[in-house]
Amino acid sequence: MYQLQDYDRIFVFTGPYGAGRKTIADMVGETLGLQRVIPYTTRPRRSAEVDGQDYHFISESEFCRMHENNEFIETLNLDGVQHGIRERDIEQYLQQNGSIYLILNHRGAELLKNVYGSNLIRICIHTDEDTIRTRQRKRGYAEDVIARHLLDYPKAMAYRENCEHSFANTVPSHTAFAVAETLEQYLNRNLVPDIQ
Ligand SMILES: Nc1ncnc2c1ncn2[C@@H]1O[C@H](COP(=O)(O)OP(=O)(O)OP(=O)(O)O)[C@@H](O)[C@H]1O
Ligand SMILES: Nc1nc2c(ncn2[C@@H]2O[C@H](COP(=O)(O)O)[C@@H](O)[C@H]2O)c(=O)[nH]1
Repeated sequence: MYQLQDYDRIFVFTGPYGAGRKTIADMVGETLGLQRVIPYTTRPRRSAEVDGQDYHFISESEFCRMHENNEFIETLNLDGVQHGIRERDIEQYLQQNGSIYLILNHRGAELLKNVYGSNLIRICIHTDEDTIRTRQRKRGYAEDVIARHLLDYPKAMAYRENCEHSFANTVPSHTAFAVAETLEQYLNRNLVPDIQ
């Protein structure tokens, strides 16, 4: 089993569905050179998604097999679709990169916080319900799907109090800049070259 190092950093982007967590997380991840832990899912791939990049798209039976093998540290059933994070991926990515990020709902964030303690930093990305509704409609989501996602809104917002950091997602570039500036402080990087 991987021995967690003091300098390992696990950034978890959480908050309400549709608030822009993935958008901001990926912008920050690219800016800071963080590696994203890709979840496994049984839902069909959307046209713009790439297997192994957005998700590992797997069958129900493969998901069950991995679940029975205790490969997942955490799973989520959303709208009848199974999502899961493989523990070995977290360990491998930490070993390779030292700093990783995930996008999880509040339950997943809490569960992983209990496992990884102070190595894990939770960032809540949020906005108001009307803005989420508008963005999801623009994305082509059906009204019943939007309504189901918003059922979790109060709990996701309440969890903001537990997070180490919280940001309102207004303009993506502004939000990503503010988040990156904050997270940079957690990274143990010697950016100033030694002058002999
Ligand atoms: N600040 C913003 N202003 C306008 N649109 C945004 C902003 N941030 C994200 N979006 C858009 O909102 C939609 C949801 O964003 P995103 O997928 O990042 O959210 P999420 O919280 O990860 O939700 P989900 O789990 O539903 O994907 C996307 O279409 C994205 O382009
Ligand atoms: N707690 C977990 N949350 C997960 C996991 N994989 C994905 N997710 C979250 O669910 C939504 C799914 O939305 P979709 O539009 O991509 O279907 C996603 O935004 C993540 O926040 C997981 O393994 N555990």
